Amino acid sequence: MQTHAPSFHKTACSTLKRDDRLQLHADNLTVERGTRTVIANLTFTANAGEALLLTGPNGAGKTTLIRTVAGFIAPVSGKIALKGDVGDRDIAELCHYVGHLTGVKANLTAEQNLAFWAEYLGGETTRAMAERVDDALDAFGLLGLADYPAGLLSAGQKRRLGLARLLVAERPIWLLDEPTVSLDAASTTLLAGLIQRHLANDGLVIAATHLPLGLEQPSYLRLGPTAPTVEGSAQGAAL
Ligand SMILES: Nc1ncnc2c1ncn2[C@@H]1O[C@H](COP(=O)(O)OP(=O)(O)OP(=O)(O)O)[C@@H](O)[C@H]1O
Repeated sequence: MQTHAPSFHKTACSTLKRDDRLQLHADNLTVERGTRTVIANLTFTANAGEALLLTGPNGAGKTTLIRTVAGFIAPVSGKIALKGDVGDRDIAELCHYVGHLTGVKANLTAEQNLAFWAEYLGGETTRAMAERVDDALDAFGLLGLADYPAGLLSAGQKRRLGLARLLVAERPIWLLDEPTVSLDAASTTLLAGLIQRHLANDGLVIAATHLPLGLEQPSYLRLGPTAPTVEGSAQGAAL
């Protein structure tokens, strides 16, 4: 996969014209899993600086929607478009996806795991890879476990390691599927702070969650067996 450091992060927010700011627009999305239509005719917009939280009961389609936005599932109809200062990069090059499975490689140490992600996702950056890895370990309280085999970490430590990849490569779109699962209260607060910082830097976050993440003024898109609750610019139905 070709990777680039997004120019988004190299440009001071205040110098970005309104039209240059990142926007993700999903238009009339219909998505099937197996033989079932899980999402039907869903339209929504997510903007730079905003967190859109996907809520709804088990099976409502939150993971399906996040994986569709990430490009892992092709919608049956409808499309997802990016606007703003993204050049010719597609969403795969602009997003971090942290899913249910932490993506942690058990036979590598915590540090090696992040070095892998830094190299895989990295592209150009103003900071050396080792520095990014150390800073990410530090931010998630994992410096003392840097040389520990990741397979031996606790569930919450593994989750923190999976999330630490958000910090080893700068990408404007964070797609997070139940990011607080297994996290203790302190780690949940820490994650909320990192998300707020990302939003303040004109990042865009879409997160599936059953719990409030402790964010300031998120937008909500509730998926469910009936038409989703519309807040802001979302409309359509998840079946
Ligand atoms: N690979 C698959 N093949 C067929 N059906 C699937 C597949 N993955 C998910 N589904 C179905 O799609 C529907 C939506 O699942 P999804 O995982 O998106 O829900 P969710 O809202 O994230 O649920 P939860 O809150 O339990 O995580 C469910 O009915 C599920 O059974």
